[in-house]
Amino acid sequence: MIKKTGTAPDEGYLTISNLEKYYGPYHALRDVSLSVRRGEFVCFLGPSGCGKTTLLRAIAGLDPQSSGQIWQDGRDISLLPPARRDFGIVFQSYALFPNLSVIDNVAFGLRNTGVSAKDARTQAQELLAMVGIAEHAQKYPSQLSGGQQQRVAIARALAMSPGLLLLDEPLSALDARVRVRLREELHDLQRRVGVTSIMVTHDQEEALSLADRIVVMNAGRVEQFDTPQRIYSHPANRFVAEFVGDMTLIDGQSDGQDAVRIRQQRLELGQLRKGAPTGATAIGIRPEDLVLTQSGTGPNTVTATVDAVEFSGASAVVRLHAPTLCDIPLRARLSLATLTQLQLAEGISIGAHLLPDALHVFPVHGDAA
Ligand SMILES: Nc1ncnc2c1ncn2[C@@H]1O[C@H](COP(=O)(O)OP(=O)(O)OP(=O)(O)O)[C@@H](O)[C@H]1O
Repeated sequence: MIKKTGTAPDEGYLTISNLEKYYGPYHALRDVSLSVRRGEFVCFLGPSGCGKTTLLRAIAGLDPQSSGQIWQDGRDISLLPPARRDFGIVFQSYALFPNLSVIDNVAFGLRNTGVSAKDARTQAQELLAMVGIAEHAQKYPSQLSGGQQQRVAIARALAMSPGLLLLDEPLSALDARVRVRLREELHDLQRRVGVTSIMVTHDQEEALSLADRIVVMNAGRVEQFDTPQRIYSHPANRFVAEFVGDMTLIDGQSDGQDAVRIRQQRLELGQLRKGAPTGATAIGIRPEDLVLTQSGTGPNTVTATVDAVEFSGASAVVRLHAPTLCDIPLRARLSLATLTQLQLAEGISIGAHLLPDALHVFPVHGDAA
């Protein structure tokens, strides 16, 4: 009998409250609280060792938390063993049964719940069709490619119609092309099935393209939990700003109102950025928000020298430095058309305009405004 320890703190489908995890003296999860909505696709994103898998395993009950609570669909599952929780899981290593055919791998769980062999196989075949590998049903896992094995693992995880789908770096063992294709398929499948899903990844592109919301983690803590767009355009702090996307940070001072200063260079903040914290700050700019112009004058425009031009397919990254911005290496992302128009080459002098609404301002310690 599970002890009820109160009511779910809010209406989330999965609510995690003040979770702590220690491995001996090592503090792996620090006061983690978050709430996932029904049908949502959430990614846990962060650097290696930040606690993503530890959090996922605690949700599954595979490696229970040291303290704190987990609620799923209104039920306190904090102390339940994995078998009494309602989830399907897909591991990085697929973990298929090597001695069972593909269809029997998927039908296995159903058979264990008393579904007849015929019905289990029919349902398994439907699931295999859904993940696009119906024609491989009779093969064994060793006869499949990595991408196909991962599809079987996903079908198997969905077989019991779980309330929650947990995915632990499911795509990381695949090569880049298969990975992108399977990512798109996973996105479509999740939307079609509508199952609440949580995926661990250290690949920001994967998280940005798949998730409804992303939990950015660092050293056992949640740094930000928000939509991909918000995380990219309004990173909560310096860690998130540097971890997600590309950003150059320069030390400066903020007047707490409408401008920041980097030594003698004054930079105006746009309407969206007003009310930045006062005092020592880090000023951040993303490469797509640095606009290069022939004229090197005007507000928020500095004179810079081009160090290098790097092509990356449809766009180019120009590396440059500006004496009034402390000669810190800057990056500007341009279309090839703009690059041609500006006739950029190493060593030339150019204007660099820092878009006022795209400047990020972070206090040197603590959170952003
Ligand atoms: N069984 C364990 N015993 C001791 N320490 C552990 C154990 N499992 C994980 N840790 C530690 O807890 C921290 C978080 O590990 P976790 O596997 O959750 O990280 P992660 O964010 O998933 O990293 P990665 O992306 O590298 O898989 C790491 O420092 C790890 O060494």
